[in-house]
Amino acid sequence: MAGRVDLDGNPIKPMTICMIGAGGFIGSHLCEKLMSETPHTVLAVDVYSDKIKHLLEPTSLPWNGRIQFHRINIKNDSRLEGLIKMADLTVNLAAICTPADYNTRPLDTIYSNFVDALPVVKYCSENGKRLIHFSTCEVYGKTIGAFLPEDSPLRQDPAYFVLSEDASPCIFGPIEKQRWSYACAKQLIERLIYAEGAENGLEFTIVRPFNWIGPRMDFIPGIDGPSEGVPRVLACFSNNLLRHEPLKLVDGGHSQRTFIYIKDAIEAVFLMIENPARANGHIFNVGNPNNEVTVKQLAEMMTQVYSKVSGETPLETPTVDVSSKEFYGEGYDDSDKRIPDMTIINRQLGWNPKTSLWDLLESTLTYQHRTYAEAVKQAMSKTTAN
Ligand SMILES: NC(=O)c1ccc[n+]([C@@H]2O[C@H](COP(=O)([O-])OP(=O)(O)OC[C@H]3O[C@@H](n4cnc5c(N)ncnc54)[C@H](O)[C@@H]3O)[C@@H](O)[C@H]2O)c1
Ligand SMILES: O=c1ccn([C@@H]2O[C@H](COP(=O)(O)OP(=O)(O)O[C@H]3OC[C@@H](O)[C@H](O)[C@H]3O)[C@@H](O)[C@H]2O)c(=O)[nH]1
Repeated sequence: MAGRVDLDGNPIKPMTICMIGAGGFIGSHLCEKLMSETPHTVLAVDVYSDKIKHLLEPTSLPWNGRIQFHRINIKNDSRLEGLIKMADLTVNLAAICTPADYNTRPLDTIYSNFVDALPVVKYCSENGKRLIHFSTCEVYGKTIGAFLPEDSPLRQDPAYFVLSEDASPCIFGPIEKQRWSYACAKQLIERLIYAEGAENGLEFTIVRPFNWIGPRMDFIPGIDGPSEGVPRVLACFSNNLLRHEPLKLVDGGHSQRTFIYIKDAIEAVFLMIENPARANGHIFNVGNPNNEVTVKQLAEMMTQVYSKVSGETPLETPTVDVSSKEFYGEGYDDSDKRIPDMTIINRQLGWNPKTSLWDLLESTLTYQHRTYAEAVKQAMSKTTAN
C-alpha cells in the first residue's frame, strides 16, 4: 500500500468514502478491494450487509476500523447528510435495478432511481463534496440501428449501434412500456447532476455500467432471495443450471449484450476514485465491447461452462422459449444491442477490460456451484418430500 501514486505520478492521500449501496453486488466488490489494496476508509451505507459481512467481522481483520457499516434507508434518515459531510467522496450505488421491477413496480423504480438520489446530490453540492454516481447503459435505450429495416446494410455500420457518451441519443419506448421507467429516472438524475456541475460547480463523475457480472450478483430464488423473485440474467440462468432445468429465453433470446467481469470493471472505478482531476466532469461507459453475445449464445455458453465446472451432463434440451409477457408481465420492452464506445475512458484513464466471456463465466459459475449447489439440492429434495 505504501507509495501509491495516481496516473500522473502524484502520491494518493488516504480518503474517507461514503458508499451508499455498499451492501450490494458492485458495492461488495468495491469495499473488498478498497480494504485489501488501499488505506482508504469506507462509511458503508445500506439496508443489508450480508454481502459485506466477511469484511465487517471478526474485529481481528487487518482493516478493522477502516470500514464502518451504517444500516440506513436513504429514503428517510437524517444521518445521511452527516456521513456525506464526514467523507471526502460519496459513491452512490443505491437503486432498484432489476428489470423485473421496472414494469411491475414503476413507482418504486422511479422513486429509487430519481427521487431518493436527489438529497445525495444536494448534500454533495451544498457541502462541496465530490460525487461518483452510478447510472446505467440503459440510458441509451435502443440503438438507432434498431429502427432500420431488418435487411438494411447500415445495421452493420458501427455509427448505427456503438453507444457513445457524448454523441448517442437516448431512445426509449412509449410511456405504456413501463420498462423504461428505470432508464428515464436514471437519465433525469444524470441531467440534474450535470446541471449541478455546470451551475453550482459540483465535482461529479457518472458511471454507466454495461452488464457487469460475477460472484455475489443478485440472489438465487428460494435460497438467498424470494422464491418468486426474478433476478438479472446471470442469476436466472445460474438458478436454472443449479436446478437442472432448461434456461428460459425471453422472446427467443435474440437481444444482444456485452458482459464484463466485475473485477475488470472495479479497476475502472478505482481509477476514477483515485484520479479526480481526470475523472471529474465526465460520464464514463464501463463495459467490454469484445464480449458481445446474444442472450441465446450466453445460455449455450453458460450450459457448457457449468457442465465443465460441476461435472454434470447438460440437459438434452438446455433452453426453452418464453414470451416476455409471460416472463416479465405487461409493459416489458428491451434494449436490442449494447456496445460501449471506449474512447473517453481510454483517453482519460487509460483503462481497458481484460477478461474473456468464457473465463469470467468459468470463475463465476465455479463460485455459484460451490456456494449454492448443496443448498439447492436440499431445497429441492424438501419440496419433493412434501
Ligand atoms: N450490475 C450491473 O451490471 C449494473 C448495470 C447498470 C447499472 N448498475 C447500477 O449500479 C448500481 C449498483 O448496482 P448493483 O448491481 O450492485 O445492484 P444491487 O441491487 O446489488 O445493489 C444496490 C444496493 O443498494 C441498496 N439500496 C437500495 N435502495 C436503498 C436505500 N433506499 N437505502 C439504502 N440502501 C439502498 C440495496 O440494498 C443494494 O444492496 C445501481 O445504481 C445500478 O443501477 C449496475
Ligand atoms: O431468465 C432470463 C432472464 C433474462 N433474459 C434476457 O436477458 C437479457 C439481459 O437481462 P438482464 O436481467 O441481465 O437485464 P438487462 O441487461 O436487460 O438490464 C440490466 O442492464 C443494466 C442495468 O442497469 C440493470 O442491472 C439492468 O437493467 C434481457 O434481454 C432479458 O430479457 C432471459 O432471456 N432469460
